[in-house]
Amino acid sequence: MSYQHIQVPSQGGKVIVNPDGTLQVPDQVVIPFIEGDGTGKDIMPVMRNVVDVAIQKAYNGARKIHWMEIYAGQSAADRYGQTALPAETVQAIKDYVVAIKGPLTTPVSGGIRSFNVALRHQLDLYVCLRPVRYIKGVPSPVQHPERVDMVIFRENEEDVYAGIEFPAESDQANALIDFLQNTLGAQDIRYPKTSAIGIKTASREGSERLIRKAIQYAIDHDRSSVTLVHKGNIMKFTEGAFRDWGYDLARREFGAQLIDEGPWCRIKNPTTGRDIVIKDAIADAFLPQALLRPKEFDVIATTNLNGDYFSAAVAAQVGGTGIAPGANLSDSVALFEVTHGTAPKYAGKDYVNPGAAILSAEMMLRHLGWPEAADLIVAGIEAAIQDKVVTYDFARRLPGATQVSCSGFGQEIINRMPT
Ligand SMILES: NC(=O)C1=CN([C@@H]2O[C@H](COP(=O)(O)OP(=O)(O)OC[C@H]3O[C@@H](n4cnc5c(N)ncnc54)[C@H](OP(=O)(O)O)[C@@H]3O)[C@@H](O)[C@H]2O)C=CC1
Ligand SMILES: O=C(O)CCC(=O)C(=O)O
Ligand SMILES: [Mg+2]
Repeated sequence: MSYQHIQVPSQGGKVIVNPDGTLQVPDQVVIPFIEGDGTGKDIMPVMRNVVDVAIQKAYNGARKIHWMEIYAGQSAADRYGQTALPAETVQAIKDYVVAIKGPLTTPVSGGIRSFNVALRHQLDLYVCLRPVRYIKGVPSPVQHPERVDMVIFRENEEDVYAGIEFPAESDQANALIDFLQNTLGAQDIRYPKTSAIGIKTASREGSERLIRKAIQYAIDHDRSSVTLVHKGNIMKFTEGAFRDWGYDLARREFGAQLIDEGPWCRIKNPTTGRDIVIKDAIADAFLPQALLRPKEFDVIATTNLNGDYFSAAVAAQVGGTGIAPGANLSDSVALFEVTHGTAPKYAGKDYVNPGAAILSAEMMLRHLGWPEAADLIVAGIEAAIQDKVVTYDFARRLPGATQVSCSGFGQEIINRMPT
């Protein structure tokens, strides 16, 4: 396979997906990465360095990642002209199956649509998986951050997030408003002459496949509940249907039994025999409860926009998005990705926390079946934080901390990896 601008490393092979969905991972593996815009250029080299050292320490040279840079955002515009999400970038992720990316800039209001969202759509990465858990010693605004241990499954392709919208006073918006009012009888558009229109989609197939993954994750990881979070009292046929499809799926495919009169239900974990409760919460009740009684939430399954907000808000209880990792998953491809954005005011200053990128890579190592290297990374991060050697975001809330740079934090993690 040859590409226009992507240089394939001279050594290393591809991850291959077996017919049963498991992965064959060569010991010398090529992993594509997108550096990202803004602070992506600060955090991603630090992430690669930490990962390389962890793999070297864990496998003593028997395993190695051969990094292959692929381009999106500014790095693509520099090489491919106007095409900031080149087709060969998407193709390379398909070809190599497992990849990792830094954040990419999306302007507000006009301008280009999100390349982050475009990658999710073009690769059918329908699960956005964002685990939120406490690392001992991280400064937190809450009294018991150790009670936070949630795994958010966010639907990644539908909802208003898909960006089907038309500007106010455009021909398209006018035509749609006319259709809504005169054909469908929608009488509640407050200012029809000056309204922009956005479309919210929610499908049964899209909701079910996301909720199926969340329930299966709860079974595989012996978790105690899956909460379907929605705003179904107001958006009945989109958010409300997400909830109903979730309960139907739990009963139909996982044999869930109603608790009392329902709709809450429970599944017996076939491996551990423990109960997994399937329940739901309305979004504006979920957020304060997640803050006040986080132990009540374990695995969360939710719609796209909700999941975007929740994953950032819940992360704030355990240190903020600077340390919040994530993954975008299809049935075959995995694209690991930080939860935060490009933080442009800090770009190029070797300043921000590389923790989110490093923990995204830690998730990637587990996905590849290299848990020993992942464990070394976690041990290094935990030790650096407990020694209060941290980047600015933690230092400003941690009395007695020693503040280090982005690359400095990477080095402190490496220094503390067990031998
Ligand atoms: N998946 C992606 O690629 C994403 C891309 N984006 C894009 O990023 C751009 C900027 O978005 P913006 O809304 O400013 O959000 P950002 O997440 O980029 O930044 C918001 C704030 O979060 C904190 N923060 C972000 N990254 C770190 C880090 N690594 N370490 C410590 N703190 C951090 C900083 O807080 P403080 O000021 O308190 O120091 C920062 O000012 C936009 O174009 C947006 O579309 C946004 C989210 C995801
Ligand atoms: O695509 C973007 O610019 C923002 C995406 C985002 O905030 C997210 O997925 O969490
Ligand atoms: Mg976000």
